[in-house]
Amino acid sequence: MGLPRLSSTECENAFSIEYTSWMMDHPSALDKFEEMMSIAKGRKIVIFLDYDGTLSDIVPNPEEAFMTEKMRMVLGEVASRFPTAIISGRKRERVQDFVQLKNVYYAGSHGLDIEAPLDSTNLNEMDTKVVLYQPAKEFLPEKRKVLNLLSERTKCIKGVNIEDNKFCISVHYRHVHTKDLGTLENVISVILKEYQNFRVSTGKKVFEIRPDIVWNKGHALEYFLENLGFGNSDDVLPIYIGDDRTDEDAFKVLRKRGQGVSIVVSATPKDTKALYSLREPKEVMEFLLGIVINLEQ
Ligand SMILES: O=P(O)(O)OC[C@H]1O[C@H](O[C@H]2O[C@H](CO)[C@@H](O)[C@H](O)[C@H]2O)[C@H](O)[C@@H](O)[C@@H]1O
Repeated sequence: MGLPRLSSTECENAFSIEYTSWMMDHPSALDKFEEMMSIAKGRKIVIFLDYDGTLSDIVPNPEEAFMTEKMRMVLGEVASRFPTAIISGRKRERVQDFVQLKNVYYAGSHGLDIEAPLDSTNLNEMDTKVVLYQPAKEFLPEKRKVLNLLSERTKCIKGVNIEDNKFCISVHYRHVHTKDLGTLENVISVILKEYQNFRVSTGKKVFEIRPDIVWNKGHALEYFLENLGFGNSDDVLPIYIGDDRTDEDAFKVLRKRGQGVSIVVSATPKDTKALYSLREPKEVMEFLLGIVINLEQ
């Protein structure tokens, strides 16, 4: 005998109870804004943001994940007051194209391609004083081979979209029929058996393939803090906002440091190491605007 089916209202109520109880553990960063700002007073704020799902809505076509003009304006204001970095799974240059702000630092390929300040004395001269850190450079030739094999062997699977993110590869399956998913997973696992220096993880309707090295968004966050001169600082307050599994590595780093504010962007309950939550990019914008209005540099 199966479980009794819930009506749609009962489903909604059950979901809302689950969400409410999740929110007790991860309260809204907007509701807790004043509390947070009192912790922030007198500290050096550094802002870290993910791109997709945090600064832009999740959309069916990855090429169309544009930021709103409002978000760009608010982000520009934040970045003119506090060091601000975007750490994305995408190719670094692609995120720069989307964001179009010169006063923001960028890291692509899940933190494997970092453009950071050269040293902490030159924070206001971003155009000239940046250093590139690419810990997986030697994997590039192999990555190209993996990319070629993926493109060739997934040709017959309708709906697959492969995005070259320089050091990483995103294999999007949002438009792949469920019946073909097994085939796609099989193609990936056969290729990665041959290229064991690479590993796969999952994101939002995407398989993320990347070099199997111990370096993630959490390491990128620490690298930025170090280069900004806050490596061992007690009075720095990093604020990290992200929506995806890869952002959890950064949340973990903040927990370990016992320092900072971690905010997950999610409208549904999920397992997370973040302390606070925001429902969607629009709320991220409200939160950032609050920082601009309430905090002195
Ligand atoms: O670290 P992020 O900046 O969050 O990047 C993670 C991946 O985001 C993108 O894919 C996701 O967003 C797309 C646009 O909304 C959506 O169509 C896709 O289904 C999502 O998985 C990006 O395209 C990937 O390359 C990034 O790795």
